[in-house]
Amino acid sequence: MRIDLITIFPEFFSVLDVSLLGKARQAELVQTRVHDLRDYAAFKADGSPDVHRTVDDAPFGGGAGMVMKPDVWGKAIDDVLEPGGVLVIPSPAGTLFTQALAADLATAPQLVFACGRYEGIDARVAEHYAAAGHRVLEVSLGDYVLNGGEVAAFAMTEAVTRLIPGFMGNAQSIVEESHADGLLEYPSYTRPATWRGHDVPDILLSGHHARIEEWRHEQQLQRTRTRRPDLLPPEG
Ligand SMILES: COc1cccc(COC(=O)c2cn[nH]c2)c1
Repeated sequence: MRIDLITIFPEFFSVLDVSLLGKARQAELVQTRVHDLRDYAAFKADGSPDVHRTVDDAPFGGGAGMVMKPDVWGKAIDDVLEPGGVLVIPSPAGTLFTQALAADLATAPQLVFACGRYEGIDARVAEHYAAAGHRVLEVSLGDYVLNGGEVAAFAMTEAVTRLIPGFMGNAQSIVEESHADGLLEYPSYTRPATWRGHDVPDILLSGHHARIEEWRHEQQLQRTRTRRPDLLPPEG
């Protein structure tokens, strides 16, 4: 898979070289490229040089803040997005990012993350690439607002790449992790068996694997009921 990240803060993604992702990149499972949006703002619409490499402008209809220019984004995405590539726009107004969507995106040949800043990207950009036949997703990490899409893009990149076959050493741990079966993960323990007067649940020291599995599933249900009832099917 190739992952392209378009941003006005390219240095933000230099960490990609040192994270776990770095190993996957070395293994050629994932190629990542970072693109400076301002490289596509060197010339104005009329072809004259723009020394300020402007990427934003005032919103039509008024309102606070600035909107990112469609023409600049168009030049950048035209240069980067490949046939079959998915354009992902992190946004507070997006659909919720889930483990299921991560698994879906892990099968794509290319992801292009358009990292917005200010009040966002001109809405015609998403419209244009959808109309051109590309899969375009506006995706939210949750109900809060960040200053830009870079943090969200990095989180989604990690959630997706770790699901690429061959990336994680222990495939079994992926299957067992939270959300893989729609429930939250059960609590985990390791040595020492007693720590500051707190004991590990006896069942886990019993060696009864069937009972341990049953206890763990019950813990998953209990946790999901109390912390994330929204994840339970209607009959709960
Ligand atoms: C594309 O337009 C905008 C506008 C404003 C901020 C951002 C950055 O994304 C988020 O804030 C976010 C993503 N998931 N939850 C929050 C993008």
